[in-house]
Amino acid sequence: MSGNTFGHLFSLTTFGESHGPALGGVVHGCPAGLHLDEAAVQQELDRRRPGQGKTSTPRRESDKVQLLSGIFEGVTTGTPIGFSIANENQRTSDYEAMRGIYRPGHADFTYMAKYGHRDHRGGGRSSGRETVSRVVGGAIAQVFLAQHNIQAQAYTQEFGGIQAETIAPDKAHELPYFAPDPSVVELWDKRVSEIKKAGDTLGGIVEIQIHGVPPGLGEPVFDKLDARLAAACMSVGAVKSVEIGCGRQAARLTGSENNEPPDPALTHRNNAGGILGGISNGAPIVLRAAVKPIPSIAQEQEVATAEKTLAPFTIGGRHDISAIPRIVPVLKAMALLTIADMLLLQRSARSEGSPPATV
Ligand SMILES: Cc1cc2nc3c(=O)[nH]c(=O)nc-3n(C[C@H](O)[C@H](O)[C@H](O)COP(=O)(O)O)c2cc1C
Ligand SMILES: C=C(O[C@@H]1CC(C(=O)O)=C[C@@H](OP(=O)(O)O)[C@H]1O)C(=O)O
Repeated sequence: MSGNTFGHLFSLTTFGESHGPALGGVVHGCPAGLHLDEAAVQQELDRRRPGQGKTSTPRRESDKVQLLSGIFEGVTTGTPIGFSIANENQRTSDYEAMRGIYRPGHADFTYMAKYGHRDHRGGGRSSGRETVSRVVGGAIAQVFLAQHNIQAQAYTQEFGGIQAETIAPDKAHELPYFAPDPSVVELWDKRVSEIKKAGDTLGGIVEIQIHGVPPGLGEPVFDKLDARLAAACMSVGAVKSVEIGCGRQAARLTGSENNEPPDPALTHRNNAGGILGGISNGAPIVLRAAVKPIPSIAQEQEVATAEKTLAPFTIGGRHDISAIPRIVPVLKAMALLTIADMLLLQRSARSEGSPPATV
């Protein structure tokens, strides 16, 4: 698989840089006959769109998607679905002074180390803006999965070290998009104001829940469902760890505390997060992604230069205070793309007419 393509049977290829003319992608493998509502795709994009909210970069983009192929009279034709999103508000002058410096925490140095030539404007392809195409791919996967009664929700579970209450998987229908609890949001807003004043940035944790996944999805060894979901989320810039179910906490449990019977009624804690042996067990799939603080801070820092020196430098321009909450729809999209792919892989794993799995 090339570095620009995600998935095997239901796949997404993306292209584009943050300061080029456009970004976009191609979805392969989406079956024919699905009603693809452009407005629903746009709704997901609007959740990620920059220029709105207290933590967001002030860069204003309309992020209007143009669907280019694979859809006729609002219905998928089974052919590749191509799409593009224009860049409308680049301010390339912000990056002129950064041609020869490598921002700490960003991918400037590693892109140079890999390619020896890079588009330094806005981080080029390493920009968080690249995630716009993933949201379109996820919205298309969402339509396909809805036919199979599979849905995903994602929300901010922790921001700037302040936790919101975790939502129980059986309460998922009450799940709001970004934040479960208005009183916690007030604390979050206060933290943003403080950190902005200090010229600093914040990270957080996003929880993703996927409901309706039948037992049996996931390949037994390398393409385990948990491995694929983790890779999908880790492929998003700024994501530093992914845990499934009770995750890291499992290391501190005893076997008797950790074990649970197959339990579609969800009376147990779902320590396994809906996956055992790399294969879904029919319980909701629950995963969490930890997101680091935005590297481009407004404080003066010591930066490495192309001349192999260190120099004090203050990064200017328009940056997010946090990738949260804009990263929430991106992570949901990556989870949906993964499940869509695993569903198609599973179809090729069983003979026609073999009985469905039951718990
Ligand atoms: C939605 C989103 C928005 C982001 N916004 C910014 C930003 O405004 N400024 C910045 O320096 N990094 C931003 N980042 C983070 C960088 O893109 C990311 O740290 C960089 O690509 C390096 O990758 P790594 O952190 O995974 O090592 C953003 C990431 C995402 C996903
Ligand atoms: C534009 C978006 O986010 C950008 C992500 C980003 C980065 O370094 O990741 C840096 C900033 O880019 P610029 O300096 O060009 O404004 C953000 O605005 C977007 O998400 O659509």
